Amino acid sequence: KRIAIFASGSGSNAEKIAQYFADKATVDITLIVSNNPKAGVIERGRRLHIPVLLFDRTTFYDTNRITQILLSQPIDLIVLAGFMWLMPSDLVRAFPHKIINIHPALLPKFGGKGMYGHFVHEAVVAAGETESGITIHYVNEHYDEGQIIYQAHCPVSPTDTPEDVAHNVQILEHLHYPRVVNEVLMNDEL
Ligand SMILES: N[C@@H]1O[C@H](COP(=O)(O)O)[C@@H](O)[C@H]1O
Repeated sequence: KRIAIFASGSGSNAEKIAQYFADKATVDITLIVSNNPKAGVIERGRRLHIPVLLFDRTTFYDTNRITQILLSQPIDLIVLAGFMWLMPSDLVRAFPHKIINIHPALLPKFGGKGMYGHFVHEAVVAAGETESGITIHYVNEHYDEGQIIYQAHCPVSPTDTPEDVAHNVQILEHLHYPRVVNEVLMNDEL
């Protein structure tokens, strides 16, 4: 099976996923795709010997180049890990039920456009939530709306700062995302 990981930022989840599958001969992280020339994931890709493709907005949205490249591999599963752009509709159509994402909160709350990174954790603390967590879901053409595959929870205490919540949520991401990617891949729907 072949996986492509999309990331716009540091890439810590991309690295955890690559490490998880490093000793699994049946699964290959074939590509890392980014839209940010300064993304930390680029250096991680180099270190892990995974080819990295950079896209600008025009090539990503005004051509079907990304869809053609992924179909030509062929990629079995597209894994979003901190990728900030909406998926082009032709890509969503070409990969039905084959694109998943992780969101650092318990959807459907604290999701949608503009709800990413520290903004999410600030909103969770500001709302006085007593718990947060992660949501892994299928991707459609709308932010954070696809069918939920898995959620994990962590408590939020009244003294927690957004940074504390971000730290606890990242522990859940690194613990569960690789395992759930593997389960989705092994799920006989694919
Ligand atoms: N969608 C969100 O973007 C962040 C990516 O972090 P990293 O994998 O680049 O460290 C994670 O918090 C993920 O839930």
